[in-house]
Amino acid sequence: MIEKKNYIQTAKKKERAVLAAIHTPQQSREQTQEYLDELAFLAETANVEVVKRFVQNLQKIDAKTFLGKGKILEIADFIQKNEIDTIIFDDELTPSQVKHLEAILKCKILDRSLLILNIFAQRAQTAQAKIQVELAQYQYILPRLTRMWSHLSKQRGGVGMRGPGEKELETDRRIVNDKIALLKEKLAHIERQSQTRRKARNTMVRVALVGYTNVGKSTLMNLLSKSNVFAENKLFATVDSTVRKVVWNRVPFLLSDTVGFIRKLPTTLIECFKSTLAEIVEADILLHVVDIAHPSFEEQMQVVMQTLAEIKAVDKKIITIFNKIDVLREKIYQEAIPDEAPLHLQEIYAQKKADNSLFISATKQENIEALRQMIFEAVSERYFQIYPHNTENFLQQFLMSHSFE
Ligand SMILES: Nc1nc2c(ncn2[C@@H]2O[C@H](COP(=O)(O)OP(=O)(O)OP(=O)(O)O)[C@@H](O)[C@H]2O)c(=O)[nH]1
Ligand SMILES: [Mg+2]
Repeated sequence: MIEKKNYIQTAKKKERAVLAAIHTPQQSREQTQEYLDELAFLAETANVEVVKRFVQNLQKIDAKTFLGKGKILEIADFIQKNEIDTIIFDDELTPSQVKHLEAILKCKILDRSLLILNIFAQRAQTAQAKIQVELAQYQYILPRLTRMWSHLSKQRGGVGMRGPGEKELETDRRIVNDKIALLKEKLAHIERQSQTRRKARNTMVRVALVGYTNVGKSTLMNLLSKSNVFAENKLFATVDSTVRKVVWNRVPFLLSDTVGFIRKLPTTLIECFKSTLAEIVEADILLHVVDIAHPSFEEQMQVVMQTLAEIKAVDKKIITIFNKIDVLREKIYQEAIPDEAPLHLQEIYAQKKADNSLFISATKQENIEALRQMIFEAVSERYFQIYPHNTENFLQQFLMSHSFE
């Protein structure tokens, strides 16, 4: 009984972690800091306390231990003295690097991918999302089984374990492969059902909110469709898709909110989330939401565009929504250039306006009417194509309309 009680207490205790990243000739110091900020945010989302960050200047990654020897020993010392449970690396480690690091650091070793997978597992709500995450986890494990086995064999003494060890490794691989096959089958079944559902909606104009994580997609979804989707200041608040029917001036369309993108999103995860991402792939219009106040918003935009290209969803109308204009204004103000602030914003605004974009604040509800107008025009254009016979009626409605419901 006592043991059980202890176990629960330990489980409730917040995990303490250190972060590790490198600064190479290809990656500037500022970039590394930003990546680490994001990694810390990810850790916080997973309910892990970040105690310290370690950065090493490296010309080249150490094939064996990722970081250099001296740095590793410094970290090992810190881990031992400060009761650290976990070290999280910003980059993906090879199975053999994990093995070497484990031997020296003697704590749990995570990389960004595994951390993201953990968050997804915590957040997944629907059966589909849960299966997708489980599938991604097994696919992550598969190439790393060797390490897990060698870890086990060490515990058992290791001597003379080679034969049975390899045999058991094969068994483990088979179990994991069977599990992957089963999960894929389950997903295919769910996908067939969703496809039927999506086909039934094929006659509707479809609009999808896309963007980097934490930019305000769900907040906008709630604003535009009067729904109540979970939104909060954490990464990956949303990992499932939500679709709502919206009717503006009697023109109906479907609006969907879905999982956000992130730098270095594990490819297995993208692959596994294909069905969730289908909402994006099959949409007619994409609303690319950007957090304009984020220091690396441009890089985030690139990541989104790259991911869209990866899932083959770029050949559609894209409206770029620069959100959190209130935060940007505040930042510019704090940097003590208040006079230039509006000018600066207007300048960017004028530049961007030409190519289907808009500056808004979803929480302060700034420029929302203009956004609705822009979305409405895009939806209407598409609606024309689907229902050409409605043109007259529709045009009339369109011209007479000034406000939206
Ligand atoms: N100040 C400010 N905060 C905003 C604005 N829009 C959204 N937020 C906040 O940003 C945070 C993230 O918003 P979400 O709507 O959850 O973002 P998301 O893109 O759905 O995020 P994920 O689902 O995690 O990918 C929340 O705390 C929002 O309240 C805005 O215009 N201004
Ligand atoms: Mg969301």
